[in-house]
Amino acid sequence: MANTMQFCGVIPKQSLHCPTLSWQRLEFGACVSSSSRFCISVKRSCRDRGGLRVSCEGARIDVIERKESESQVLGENEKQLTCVMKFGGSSVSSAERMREVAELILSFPYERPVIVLSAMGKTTNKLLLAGETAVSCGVTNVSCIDELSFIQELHHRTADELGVERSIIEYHLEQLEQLLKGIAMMKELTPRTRDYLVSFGECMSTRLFAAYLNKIGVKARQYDAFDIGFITTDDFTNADILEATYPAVAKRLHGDWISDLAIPIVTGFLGKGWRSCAITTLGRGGSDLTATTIGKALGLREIQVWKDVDGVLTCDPNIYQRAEPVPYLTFDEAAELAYFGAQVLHPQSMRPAREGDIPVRVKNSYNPNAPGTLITRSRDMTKAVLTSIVLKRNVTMLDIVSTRMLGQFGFLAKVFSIFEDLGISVDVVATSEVSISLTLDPSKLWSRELIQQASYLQLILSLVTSFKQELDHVVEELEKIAVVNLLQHRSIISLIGNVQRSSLILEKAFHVLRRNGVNVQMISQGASKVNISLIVNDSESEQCVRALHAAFFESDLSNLDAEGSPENTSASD
Ligand SMILES: Nc1ncnc2c1ncn2[C@@H]1O[C@H](COP(=O)(O)OP(=O)(O)O)[C@@H](O)[C@H]1O
Ligand SMILES: N[C@@H](CC(=O)OP(=O)(O)O)C(=O)O
Repeated sequence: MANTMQFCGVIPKQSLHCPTLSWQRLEFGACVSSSSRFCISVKRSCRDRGGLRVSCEGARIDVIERKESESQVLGENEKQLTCVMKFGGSSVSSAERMREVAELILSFPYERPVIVLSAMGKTTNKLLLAGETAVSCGVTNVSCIDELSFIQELHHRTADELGVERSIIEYHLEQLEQLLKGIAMMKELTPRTRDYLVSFGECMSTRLFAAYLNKIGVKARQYDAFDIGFITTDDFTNADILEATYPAVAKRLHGDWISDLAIPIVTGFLGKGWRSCAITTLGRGGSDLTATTIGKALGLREIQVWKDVDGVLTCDPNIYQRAEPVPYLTFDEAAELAYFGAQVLHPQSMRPAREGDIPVRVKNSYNPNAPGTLITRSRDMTKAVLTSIVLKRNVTMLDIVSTRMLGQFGFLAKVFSIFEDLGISVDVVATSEVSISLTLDPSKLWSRELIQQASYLQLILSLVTSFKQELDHVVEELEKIAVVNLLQHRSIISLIGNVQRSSLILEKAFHVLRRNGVNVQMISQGASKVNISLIVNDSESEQCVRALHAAFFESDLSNLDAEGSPENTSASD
């Protein structure tokens, strides 16, 4: 009943004896009442006739007095927020992009979305670099830090071009400069300060965007995630969201929405440590996780993550330009893909979506008509072989060999307790009677992207040094119980797909790798049954991905089923 409003209420005790309720001044579509409750749907045309009243013989009950606010005249269903739309840094990198994103949101008039935004463009990286520079540049030179000037200029220009007041972000820009002076004074940048530092990016992008929506007549309200119930562990730079977040966020966002219909614009990536009460971050790319957390908290119909690519692709387009969008994925496939290094999704982001069984749609904000990727609990796997190829570079592999392992119990437990004690996470594991091979998670190095950029030498050196120290420590501990061989500069190539067809996948993959002269150093098939991992040298890894992509996605797999491996399987871009 599109043209009706619904009202529900409690009938006061003194009226319970009424044999019938009589409805005055209303044209109503349907009425349901029990001894103490009623529910009516009223034709919309009634809404202009003043207060709505329900009366019965004994008493007159004011059900609802008409107020001017639109929220009062919408039906219950119309009051619900429907979806979450997350826009990453690439989607909101300039005033022009913000305008396009606003248009995009308004092009879905039937949606009542919660919007999650990341920092503009590369602001997070710039903030980190500004912090690193501040450590050694001296307090008097802070105002001249290039990255600070860049951030000030970008946000001022964006405010001007959007036609909103600079004052919206001025306080944050001043605070940012103060913080950098503090870092310069202390000559140190702790993880806690680092999180506070990067939070300025999301705090400013959301304020600018909300102000712009309000300026064009679309009511919007800005929220800092750390103020609305995003409660996390105190693991600065990589915090986990705690359960208490879900009811707290739902209460705040839903409560505000029903009392005043303003589109919520929420900072991605940020939370509040439950002990420290300080600002935390959810790990790089963490706004995806903010979006899925809100989706689960509010039980929304869909979570949309808007990127700068046509969805999740068959491999990283930076490695191979012929990568194609994957139309459907399961939560398990997407989680595995993200965990094994596909930058397109945050590794933890699928968890809330899977728990809430809420579909996630990955779309391109630069090309909204492209269908994107739909991620759901299950999908038709009958025709699926390989879904995507993921590369994780710069991985360290350990071969741990002990003849004492033969027939012994507890050896594996001893090895893994060493990793537990040192707080190091292990990615891929394979064991034989006398040896364990495993790879270590390189994500301890805070930002892969920063590490790849040689100009950020100082930051790289400090990260690499701390990682090396950790490795030395691991080897020292393991050598007490076994012979340890440390192999660096390795890559994990993860083949995500239908592991029910693992023999076919392996046959084809090994055929391709042999033709390319690549020797696989370790292989593992995860219990999740969607991933086969191969370890190769870093120097060969990109060539392997291109060749595998050509073989699996650019040649006809049906002839492989029938007659073995196809001939033309090597690829170049
Ligand atoms: N398998 C993949 N599918 C899609 N994009 C990928 C994949 N692997 C790596 N990427 C990279 O991820 C980028 C999108 O992720 P991200 O930078 O986090 O987006 P945003 O900042 O918009 O959230 C793409 O531009 C692409 O270069
Ligand atoms: N701004 C943060 C959080 C984030 O999610 O960013 P993006 O959505 O642009 O990947 C980062 O750069 O890590």
